[in-house]
Amino acid sequence: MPKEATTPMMQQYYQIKSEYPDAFLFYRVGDFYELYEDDAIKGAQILELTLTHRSNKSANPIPMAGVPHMAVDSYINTLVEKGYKVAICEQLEDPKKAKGMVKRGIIQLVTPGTKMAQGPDEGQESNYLTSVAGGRGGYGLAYSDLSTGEVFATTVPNFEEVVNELLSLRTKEVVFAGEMPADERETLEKANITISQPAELAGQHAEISYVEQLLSSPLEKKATRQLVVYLLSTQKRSLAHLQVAESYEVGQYLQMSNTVQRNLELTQSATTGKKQGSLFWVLDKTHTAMGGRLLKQWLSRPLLSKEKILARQEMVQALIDNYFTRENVVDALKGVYDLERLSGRIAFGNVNPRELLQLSRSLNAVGPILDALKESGDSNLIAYAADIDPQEEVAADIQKTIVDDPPMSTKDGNIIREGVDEDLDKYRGAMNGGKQWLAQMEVSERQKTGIDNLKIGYNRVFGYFIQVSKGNVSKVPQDRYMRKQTLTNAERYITPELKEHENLILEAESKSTELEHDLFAKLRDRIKEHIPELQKLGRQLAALDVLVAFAEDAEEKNYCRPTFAKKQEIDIKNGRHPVVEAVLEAGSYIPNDLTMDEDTSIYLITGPNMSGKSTYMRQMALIAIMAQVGSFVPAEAATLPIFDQIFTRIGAADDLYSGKSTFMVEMSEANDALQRASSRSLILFDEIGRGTATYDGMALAGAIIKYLHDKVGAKTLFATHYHELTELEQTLPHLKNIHVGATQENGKLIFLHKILPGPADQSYGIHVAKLAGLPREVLREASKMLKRLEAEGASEINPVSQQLDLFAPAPIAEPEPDPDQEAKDDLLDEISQTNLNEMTPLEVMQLVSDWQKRLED
Ligand SMILES: Nc1ncnc2c1ncn2[C@@H]1O[C@H](COP(=O)(O)OP(=O)(O)OP(=O)(O)O)[C@@H](O)[C@H]1O
Repeated sequence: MPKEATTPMMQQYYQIKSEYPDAFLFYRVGDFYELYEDDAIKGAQILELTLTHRSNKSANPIPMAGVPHMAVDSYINTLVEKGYKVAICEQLEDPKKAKGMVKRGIIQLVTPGTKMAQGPDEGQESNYLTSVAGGRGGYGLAYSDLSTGEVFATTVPNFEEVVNELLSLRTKEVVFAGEMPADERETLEKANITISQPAELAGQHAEISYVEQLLSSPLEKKATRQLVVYLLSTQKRSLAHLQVAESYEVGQYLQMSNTVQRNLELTQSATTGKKQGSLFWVLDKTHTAMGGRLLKQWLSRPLLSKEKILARQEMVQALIDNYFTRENVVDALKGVYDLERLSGRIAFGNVNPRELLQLSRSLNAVGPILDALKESGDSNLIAYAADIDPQEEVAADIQKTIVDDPPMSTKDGNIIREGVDEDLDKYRGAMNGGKQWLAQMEVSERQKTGIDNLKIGYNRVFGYFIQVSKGNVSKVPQDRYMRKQTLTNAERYITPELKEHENLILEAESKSTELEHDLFAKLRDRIKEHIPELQKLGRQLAALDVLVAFAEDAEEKNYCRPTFAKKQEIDIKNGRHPVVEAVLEAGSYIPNDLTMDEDTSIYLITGPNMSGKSTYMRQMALIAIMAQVGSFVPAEAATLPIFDQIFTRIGAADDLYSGKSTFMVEMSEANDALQRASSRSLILFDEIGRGTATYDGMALAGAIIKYLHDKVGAKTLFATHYHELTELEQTLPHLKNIHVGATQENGKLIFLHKILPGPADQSYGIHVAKLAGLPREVLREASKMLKRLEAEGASEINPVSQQLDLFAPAPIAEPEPDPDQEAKDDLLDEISQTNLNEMTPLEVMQLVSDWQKRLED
């Protein structure tokens, strides 16, 4: 509670602060925002501000820190980036006109999930605020990027999936009421996701019914309402740019968990977290920020509908075939600004005159795009153009109203063209007339006084003045001039006549800037009416931008158009890894085929370390993903099934968020695949079992392979160093061995990076260690030990084959009879033979309880 609410201002402060206990309160005082008490202490530390005190005289001075209002954005940004919230408290009336205490109030609560992009670097980033509502049937999820107003909604069955979605979306803030399971809460906190309570809001709000109009699921509606209410109550203004929520089913897209997306480095490198090194980096030839964001979205949600994929492919093909059309479209797209975010700023009320000009220029670029598409003669391109409305009236309205080179600010005038408004022209006439009068006065005063360097000037404090240099002061007519200010080299004077004209000029000026401000706001409101159309146009241009990028990629990087097989078969001719290819010297990537007929589900891949096993596996997944987003793929030819899900266990990329051990992560990822994959899925398993003792690991790997083979049937690439597993080919008909070739020349290992049939003949580990430069002594010792082990392995029973025999049809030895086991087997028989249909629920309960007793005995 307030230590010292002695002054009315501090009383007001404490009152407001009590409503925002979990936010930094930026309290506007004149040209500064001030922070007090704990906010000041903590804020000073984080923002590197000087900590001072209010009213030092008191025994308990209040800690205080301040930031200039001009620079406030960057301070707010820093705090919000760190996961804090900032409540901006403004003076709500002109302090000069206020009677008593200036009225203040919170105009916006900036939170991690509602922070809007600042710099141009953030153009390709989306910042999603996600709202989660639980209920019968799982969880409704709704999320929105406030800067673009897009809203999506979906339903997931359990909280684990909620977390997966939150991580995939890279949400910074989640709005959730109720108890969150402790594990999940911890995961979110580790991922730096702010958890916020839902807000409350009185009154009717058109945004809510508008956004939720197409939703049918009660859970999604609940989540969406909670989302919109939170946005309205933090932003404290109408949000006309919020779009109608688009509901989707997670199963509508190729499903990949957040970990899979990270492992495959779809939008960011797993090691650096940057764009460079990702698939997005290779494919992103988009020319607008909207296109970049959409491409990212597409990559994390590849399609399942063949029809939709083919529609995108058709467009890409058309844009490849019509080179000049594409060039013209690209030229025009370069002039298109971020329509989605401009629409957001218009709705938000913080758009500036220059941005409105950017909008009109963007709209002017649409005409040439449509012309280019229509002139191509291609039916797909023509159809695409036919659906686009270039919003010419909006462009015309802006150009008619705003001058060619307006300032950023709406407060200083010079925004509105001549001829737009009669009153404005009148005020401007008066201002110009007044200024001409001043110029004449300057000339005539020089003549009258004989002072050649007499000047008329202006400053904010004294208004207009006559300036005379020190040397000429004796010539000043004392009866007419009144001295106002003394400078080192000059004196400044005023006359009644001058002040009279000053009043006229200043009045005209202030009226004119006020009017310009109004006219600008009116223009903004007129455009606001068109926001849904502008947003639609933005989406259409973004999609075109991505499709053009795909066409450029295809042509430049020699990608081919994949076809989709009805059966579960893969036939890739000379496939390449798009990212590895891009970083290697041109032409040095060795392409590889991947042919898997309907009857083969597992490729067991062996080969030395560093030979290219991981690359080959990832290549498969990336080609599948590219194909399902509608892009062409890095291969000479490719026929693919449409995969429903992708699972991976690749390398040793630890789960950064969960805090689980490497082996635990490995097993949970394997489990995920075993439990959820279907025969239409793709699984990449790289060295499963490596994280534990050899035999343990090998046994697990073997068992997993057998399960996948017998029960799942998903297309699986399984790389392993357990050479012994290659024997499985003899017992598992749907499994085939392949290996990555390597040869030795003069004791040196040469990687061929070529996939060949059959198992690898040896494992070359020591050679790779040599490449890595390990001391010769270690290498010699390892070679000796290897020889010894190999010799022993040949003479004794090979424990590995023993392990593998666990999966062989017949056991090697009769096990000893075990009375316990026999009792259990009896019980199992009984369970399987019980006919539930003939029993009442009570009887079933009785029976189960009997079984439990027998088990305990
Ligand atoms: N097809 C290829 N053509 C050219 N270079 C390749 C090819 N495949 C892989 N490489 C190169 O070899 C390096 C190692 O490949 P990769 O990581 O796939 O090997 P690996 O067999 O999985 O190794 P490990 O078993 O140690 O994980 C890659 O970084 C890449 O530079």
